[in-house]
Amino acid sequence: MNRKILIVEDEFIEANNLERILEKAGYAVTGIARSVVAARQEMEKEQPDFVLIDIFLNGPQTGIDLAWELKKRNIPFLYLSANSNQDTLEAAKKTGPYGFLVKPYREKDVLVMLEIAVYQHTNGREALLKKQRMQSKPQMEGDFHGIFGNSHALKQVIEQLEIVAPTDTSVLILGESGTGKERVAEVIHQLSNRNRGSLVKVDCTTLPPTLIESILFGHEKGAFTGATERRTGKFEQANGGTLFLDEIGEMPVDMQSKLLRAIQQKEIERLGGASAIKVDVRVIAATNRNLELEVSEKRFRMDLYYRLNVFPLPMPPLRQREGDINLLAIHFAETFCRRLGKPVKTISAAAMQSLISYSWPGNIRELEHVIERTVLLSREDIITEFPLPGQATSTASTSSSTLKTMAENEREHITSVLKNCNGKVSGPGGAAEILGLPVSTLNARMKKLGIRNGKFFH
Ligand SMILES: Nc1ncnc2c1ncn2[C@@H]1O[C@H](COP(=O)(O)OP(=O)(O)OP(=O)(O)O)[C@@H](O)[C@H]1O
Repeated sequence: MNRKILIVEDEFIEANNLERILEKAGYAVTGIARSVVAARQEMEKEQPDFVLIDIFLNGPQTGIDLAWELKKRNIPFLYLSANSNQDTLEAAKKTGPYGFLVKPYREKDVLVMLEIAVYQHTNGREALLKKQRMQSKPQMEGDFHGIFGNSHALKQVIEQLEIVAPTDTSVLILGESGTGKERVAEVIHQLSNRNRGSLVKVDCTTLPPTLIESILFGHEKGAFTGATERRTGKFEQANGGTLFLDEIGEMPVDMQSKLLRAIQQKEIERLGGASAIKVDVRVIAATNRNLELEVSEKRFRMDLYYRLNVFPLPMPPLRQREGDINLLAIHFAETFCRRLGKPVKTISAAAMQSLISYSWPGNIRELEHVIERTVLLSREDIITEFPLPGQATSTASTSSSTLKTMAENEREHITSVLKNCNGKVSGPGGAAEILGLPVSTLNARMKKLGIRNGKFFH
């Protein structure tokens, strides 16, 4: 069935261009309206299935005014606008659009966003939510490719993830630290048809400023002092696969334009290289910052933000994932018991309640650490208490009732694992294995946290 689309846009060339894109893709454009008044008339005449709205139009009313009317009438819409200051974005968001694309956009971005929006609308966001509520009898499996959880908030994430994974669209995963952003990126890659290629991860917080360009784009031999060998960059390594840019908000502004160019033109130049190299890479980025705020304060380029934000995927904090703390706690307890070769432990109702009542500022990562540490130290078959900040506990070295920082928690946790392993970091039964970390990562964390291992040797 040809979907009927109304374009509400006052720029003649823009509107015609959009009409051409849509018709080529098989949509039927019912008309082009240049003002809210004209849009109303078009809607009476043609009853469009979908409306694409620019924000600033001819006449006193804006696209946002029109959006409120569409929302009331349950007609789905997307914004396509050149205006993207914080206030406009906030106002637009409140109207519940199916998407927001900033000009200039690529043809493909409009079509993918429209396809996703049509899918979501025809499957009925509300109907889907209702269906999920009806299925709310506890399903202990709650495991979607290693993403554990049964909460309504997580199911919404999974639903979005399933829609976007098989496309080539850029995804921007948003959320507090430890909410599972990296895990989600892995699953998107796994479920995409790029899964035979590599998922190459770049943690933007650890990129040394002078080497960023070389790390991302590579360099030729002799490109700079110390460049004794040719090196391929992350973009080339991800060719045919996915590039995961973690903590993208940390990327220095001067690198952002180079990054944007590489993503948009799908080609890179190695430092000291003479020609451009084509790369076929899907980009997934993640951040725990409010990028809209970063854009408004000029710390993040707006064009890059919109290039990455084609499909935003917000990760809910653990405290908003009702029901998941329970499920994750059991999952982690089983995992660590297995890893440590201990019989599976159960968690008492009171101990579970203490986990549920806690606010988890460090989200799943913090929960994982707490359970791991408890499993490691407990000798009973049942866990009756957890060392949570702000709670008196009998577990060694956590009797402080003051709130600890994440770093303090992490230092204590690694220290206790090291003690248990008599200082053994690598190899079977070593701390790295128990913590599920590569040895190099554990060494780096120990260095950063000032943990000297020598003191654990006897
Ligand atoms: N749904 C989940 N089920 C089970 N384990 C999970 C889930 N989500 C995350 N984890 C685990 O929690 C830890 C933190 O997740 P992850 O590293 O993906 O978070 P993040 O949001 O990327 O964190 P940061 O912002 O600090 O990089 C990891 O050990 C991950 O394996």
